[in-house]
Amino acid sequence: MSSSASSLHDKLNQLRQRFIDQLPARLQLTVGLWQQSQASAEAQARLGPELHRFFHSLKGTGRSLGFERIALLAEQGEAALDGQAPAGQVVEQVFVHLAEEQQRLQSLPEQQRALAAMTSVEFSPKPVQTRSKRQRLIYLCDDEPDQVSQLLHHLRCFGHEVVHFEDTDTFFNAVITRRPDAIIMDVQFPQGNTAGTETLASLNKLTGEPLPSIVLSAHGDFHSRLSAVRAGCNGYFTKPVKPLDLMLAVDELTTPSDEEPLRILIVDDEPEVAAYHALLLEQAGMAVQQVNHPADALTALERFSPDLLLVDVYMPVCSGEELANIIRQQPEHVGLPIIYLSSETDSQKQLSAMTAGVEAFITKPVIPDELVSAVTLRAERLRLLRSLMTRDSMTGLYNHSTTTELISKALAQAHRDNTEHAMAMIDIDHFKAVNDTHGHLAGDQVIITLARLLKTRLRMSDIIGRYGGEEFVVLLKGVSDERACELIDALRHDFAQVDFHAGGTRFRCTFSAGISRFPNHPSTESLRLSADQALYRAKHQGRNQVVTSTEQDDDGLPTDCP
Ligand SMILES: Nc1nc2c(ncn2[C@@H]2O[C@H](COP(=O)(O)OP(=O)(O)OP(=O)(O)O)[C@@H](O)[C@H]2O)c(=O)[nH]1
Repeated sequence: MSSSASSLHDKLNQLRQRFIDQLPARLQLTVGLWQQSQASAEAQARLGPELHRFFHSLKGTGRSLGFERIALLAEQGEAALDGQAPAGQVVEQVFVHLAEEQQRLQSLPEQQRALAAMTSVEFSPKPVQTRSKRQRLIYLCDDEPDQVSQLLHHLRCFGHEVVHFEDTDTFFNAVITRRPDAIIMDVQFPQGNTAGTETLASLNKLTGEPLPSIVLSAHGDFHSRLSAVRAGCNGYFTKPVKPLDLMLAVDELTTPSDEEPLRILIVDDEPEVAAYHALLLEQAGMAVQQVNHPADALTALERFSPDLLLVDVYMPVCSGEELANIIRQQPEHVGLPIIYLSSETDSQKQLSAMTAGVEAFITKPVIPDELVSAVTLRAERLRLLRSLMTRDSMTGLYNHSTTTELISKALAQAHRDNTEHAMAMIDIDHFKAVNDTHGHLAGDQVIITLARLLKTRLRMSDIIGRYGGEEFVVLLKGVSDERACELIDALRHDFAQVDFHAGGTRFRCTFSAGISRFPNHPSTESLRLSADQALYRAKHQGRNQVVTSTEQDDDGLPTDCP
């Protein structure tokens, strides 16, 4: 079993243990209620729902945690209360059997309990998707000095760590020692015309796990391409290679999804069941928050902003259906996917529950993989919709309104935390001339490249937005304006070294930037205005430079970046 799977089982066993430990107290309480309920018809009517709830939730939790006998006994108790059997005798027997079962489980050695858990709850362990850094480790294996220096330059401009190898043997040994995120491999070496692809093929055979790789070849014929495909390569470039195209292909191949883990809110009055479902979803890489009281759901929705809500149908105070209706009354949550969880197997009742605009109904005990895929499918759909509304389609950066909104939120937080931030307004120089000379498509390529450069070089926590046509805004969190100036100036320098190609000509572009500082400018608007003034000055002074707006110069006299 993998370590993540074993840690899931460890956590699951802790949940099971807690459930068994707490069962005697719950039983004692319920037996007390039962005895009170026997005193009169009025007491029976008053306490009946609570007794019913006890059996119902015991059935659900017992089944979810793999205690099938407890679940069956609870089911008998529930049926007796529903009038399907002579209640008195059955319920009392159920209490006795439950107590016996609890004692039996408690007396089992820990390992045996763990074993029982493993057979009752099966799942496919999935790798936890951790957000990786945007900078990637690239191995470049090529013995042509001119090409190598060009490629190294471009790859490093985009912040990648690049290790260069001149021969396939050293490269081979390096991959075995430290796996890169991607490989760029020349095909031809002194020892053979296909030595590069052969090396990749033997590596893949040895490791059993092909690494993302791109091949550079002097030949574009069918057989050369076939040898690359057979070596498991993902890309094929014929020489002379345009470094920017290759760079973008590497980026495409290695950039991890930008997305935060899917955020799931679970509302279930049974803490163990909620914790169990949370464990399964967390194991699949999702961020999960649990709420045990329906009344807390609205606050949690506000604070956690989930991509999906998983609601237990049967809860005291308010049913899952009622909660779904309350949520749907609020315009901002109308599109939020809701999945019901219930031990209800009657399809008519399921259908009626679905009328509250609920997306799906999952029966407890859940099959872990089914739960994960049902949640993933629906939460990702909402993510996609949200992304269409908040992102610029050409660059994938935040659009104007979302950028402003996110910056305002970040500033409100910074006010509370007393932290400093810096804002940079970035504008491509003479962009109209780029379009006019090289065409609109080449212009788009420049915009996309700058967006990618910003994304790969800045931190994931920074807010990066496309503000207008060729204008970008960045909120660099927790950095001084001096540091922001250094960072943006390094980007400016590297962007100016990128070669663009259009219609047989090669050209380069530059940008100008203005920096302002929070809290000197406490609102989004004043921060933007100040950065804009500094940008104006950068343009005015000849472009291709970064100017920062300092405190004493805020009256319109920003200073140049050193
Ligand atoms: N290719 C392309 N061009 C765009 C896009 N959005 C805006 N533009 C063009 O960007 C140009 C911006 O030009 P200006 O604002 O005059 O400024 P500039 O030529 O960059 O000059 P300075 O900013 O003064 O250095 C306009 O010609 C717009 O048509 C886009 O998405 N793609």
